[in-house]
Amino acid sequence: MGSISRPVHATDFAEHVRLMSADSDFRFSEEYEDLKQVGRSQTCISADLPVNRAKNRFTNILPYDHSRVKLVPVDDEDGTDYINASYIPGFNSPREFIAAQGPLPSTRDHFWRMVWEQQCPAVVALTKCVEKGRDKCHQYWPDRSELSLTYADIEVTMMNETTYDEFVVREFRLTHLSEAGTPSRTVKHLHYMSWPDFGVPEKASGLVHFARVFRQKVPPSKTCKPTVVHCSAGVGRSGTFIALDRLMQTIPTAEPFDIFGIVYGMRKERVCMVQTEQQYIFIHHCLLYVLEGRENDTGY
Ligand SMILES: CCc1ccc(NS(=O)(=O)O)cc1
Repeated sequence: MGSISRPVHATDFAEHVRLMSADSDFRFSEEYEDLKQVGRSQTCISADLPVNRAKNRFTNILPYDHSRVKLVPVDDEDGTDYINASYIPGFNSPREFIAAQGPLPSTRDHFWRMVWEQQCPAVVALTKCVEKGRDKCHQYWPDRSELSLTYADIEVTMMNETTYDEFVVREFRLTHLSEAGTPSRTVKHLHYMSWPDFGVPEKASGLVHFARVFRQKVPPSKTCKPTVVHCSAGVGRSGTFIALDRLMQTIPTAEPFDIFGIVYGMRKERVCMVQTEQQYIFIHHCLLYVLEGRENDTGY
C-alpha cells in the first residue's frame, strides 16, 4: 500500500494497535516492510571516500550526502569535514536532531568538534559503551576521576553526574582553548543504559520516563540548535527515541499520530532509522502507555 502518511487519531489508536497486532503482528509486518526501500536511492559519496572509510563504525550505515553534518574543514584537506552523523527532523524543527554513530577512538575529537560547531545543547546516549563484551561506543567523556579532558582544542569538564535506575544525567562544561574570549558552554548528557542493541527496553515506562526527563532538561529551544542522539550505529535506538519524542509532543495538539510518516521522513534523512520491526511496534506501545496514563496526568 502506498502513501507516505498513515495518520491515526488518539481515539482510534488503541483499536488500531490491536488490529495491527492481530495474527502475530501481521499488519505491523506489512507496514514496516513498506518502509524498507525509503531513501535508499540517495548517495553516500563522502562517506565512501577512502579517506573517510575508517571513520565509519559499520560499512553499511553511512550518512547520505544531502543530510550529513559537515564539520568546519581543516586547511581544506579532503575528508576533514566528515563525521558519520545526519540531521533528523523533530516536532519543533526540520533539523531538531543529529543522529550519529557512537564515537570511535579515532572520531572522538570530531564528535566534540561537531557538538561545539553545531552549538548542541545536549547529547542523548542510548547505548552502553560495552554490551555483551562488544565495543558499542568509545567513552568520549571524562569520568569522575579525570573530571577534565581535552579533545580537539575543546576542554570538556564534568560539572555534575546524577545516577537514576535506568539512566545517568551529566552536565559538561565546554571551553574552546583556541578561541580565546569565547564563553564556555554547558552541554547536558542524558545516558540511557537499559536498551539492548537490536532490541527494545523491557518496559515502555522506563523509556517514556527517560524521554520526559529529556524534555524537562532540554525544552524545545527557540534557537533551534540540534540535540545529538547516538547509540552504536545511530539508527535503531536513535530513530526509535526521536520518533517517541516527536509523538509525545503531538499528544497535547490533538493532531493525529502518523508513526509511519515519521519513520518514513527519518529514513529519507538517514538509513535504517528504527532498525527493527520490534522497535517499530515498541513505539506504538510507548505511545499507548502515555495515552493510558494521560487521564491522570497533565502534558505528556
Ligand atoms: C549492522 C550495523 C548496526 C549495528 C547496530 C545497530 N543498532 S543501533 O543503531 O541501535 O546502535 C544498527 C545497525
